[in-house]
Amino acid sequence: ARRRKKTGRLPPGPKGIPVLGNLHMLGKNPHQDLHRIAKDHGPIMYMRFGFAPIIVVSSPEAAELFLKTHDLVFASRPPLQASKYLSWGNRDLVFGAYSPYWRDMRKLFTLELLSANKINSFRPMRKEELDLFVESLKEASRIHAAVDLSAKVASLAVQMSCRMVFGKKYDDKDIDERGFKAVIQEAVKLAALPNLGEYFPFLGVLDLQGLTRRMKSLAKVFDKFFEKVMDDHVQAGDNPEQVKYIVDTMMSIMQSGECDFQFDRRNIKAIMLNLLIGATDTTSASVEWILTELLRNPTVMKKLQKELEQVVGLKRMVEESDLDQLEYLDMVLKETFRLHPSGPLLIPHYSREDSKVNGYDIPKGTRVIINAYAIGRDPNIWTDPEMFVPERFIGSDIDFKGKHFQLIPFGAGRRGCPGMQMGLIQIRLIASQLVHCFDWQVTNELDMNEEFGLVVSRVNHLMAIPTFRLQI
Ligand code: HEM
Repeated sequence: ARRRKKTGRLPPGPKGIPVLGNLHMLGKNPHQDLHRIAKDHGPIMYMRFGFAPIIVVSSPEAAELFLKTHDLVFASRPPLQASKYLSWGNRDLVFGAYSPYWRDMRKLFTLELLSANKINSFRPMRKEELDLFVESLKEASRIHAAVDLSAKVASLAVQMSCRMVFGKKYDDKDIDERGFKAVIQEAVKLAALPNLGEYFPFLGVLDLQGLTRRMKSLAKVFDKFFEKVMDDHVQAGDNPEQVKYIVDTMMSIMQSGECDFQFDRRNIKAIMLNLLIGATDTTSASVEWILTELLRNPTVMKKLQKELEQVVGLKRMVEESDLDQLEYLDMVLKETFRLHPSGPLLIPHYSREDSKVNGYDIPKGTRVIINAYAIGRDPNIWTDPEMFVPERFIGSDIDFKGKHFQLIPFGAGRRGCPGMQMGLIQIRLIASQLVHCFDWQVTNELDMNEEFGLVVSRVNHLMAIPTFRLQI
């Protein structure tokens, strides 16, 4: 009875079993499992993973309570193993607990690293990379060869991120024999896999899954490479003509000594990793899902190509300045984010103090999982939620920028994605270019199997034959 008093009135949830709690209820795709379980227990659901208390949020109204009304209470992150080993001593932004340091870093991100001016200054770089990408697809078009679109888009996203962060291209072998894409994906995977050490503190030291070992070795790989990037920067010296890439900006902040908080090479390494991980997989997974849905829905594809013909015309490629006029593209994007938010469970939040939400008592130290995937498929909000119908957004003011809790692929509030503008430009640019420059013929079965991670991508790669359609 004493214990009950202490925990107060918790939200409803499925009964757990001893020790494991509810962990046994999760399979390979936790976002889908949690969606199903919430149908029986409601939009604010209590569970336990091992000894860790969890709240799962599955409706727009509930998401608004956690990300807006009580945002300040839930603006922290749980202590994740991944962040312990991959944050150079808790210096990162993504997994860092809510603290004065986190606030300073967040300010640095929005004002210096990802400001509208900065994003614009990378425009020529994006164009160069995109031109190369389209050239290689034209080559496939000439010989009528199928391309692995998933792999192609992923490596384009890697190139763009690398150039944005490091200021120049590095060879795959500069980081590791596995190459950038594989190394980044390993980091994303390690961050998302349920790590038993987090839920059963006494298991932590045993590292039964071997995750800690993998993280430590990955941390070494990144550390060595980032040191090289910074050394290269020092050697090259400042070039006033050149665009200031992220590494340049951060090195000058460090050298100026004018930062309000201690800022050294460790901070720079932590941020580089955040940006690399934040910008790469999210972009490529989103483009991959857009193309998947367009190929499954040929009338939507035709309609989008028609819009591109009208706005851009068949005599040239899409330019960034065209993007704002592409209204149908915007609806396609929303519809894709609704069904396939690239981070279906966002990134876990964590309560900083005891609180009362919707009449429930939520103790300090509770993990909060926002199921954006479930919200996007909620039949109380969306008619025919499983169908891909971009037209549902005609005349609707719903967008995905964190004000409408029906659609929150970027989260919302204090912890919402600071890279949204950057991500949107890349996604809209790559997706529209693929659709504008080519017709596509699918060569494998278009299944919709999802591979869970912090970012959810297709299990099976998207294979298709491009046919160049511009008249240039
Ligand atoms: C399709 C593109 C993207 C999507 C869907 C996306 C989604 C998200 C989501 C869901 C979160 C967590 C929100 C929460 O916890 O409530 C997040 C956080 C974050 N994203 Fe993105 N993101 C994208 C692109 C980017 C890009 C391009 C960057 C950087 C260049 C970036 C950097 C970050 C960072 C640093 C955080 C952590 C913020 C914090 O904890 O304070 N993201 N993103």
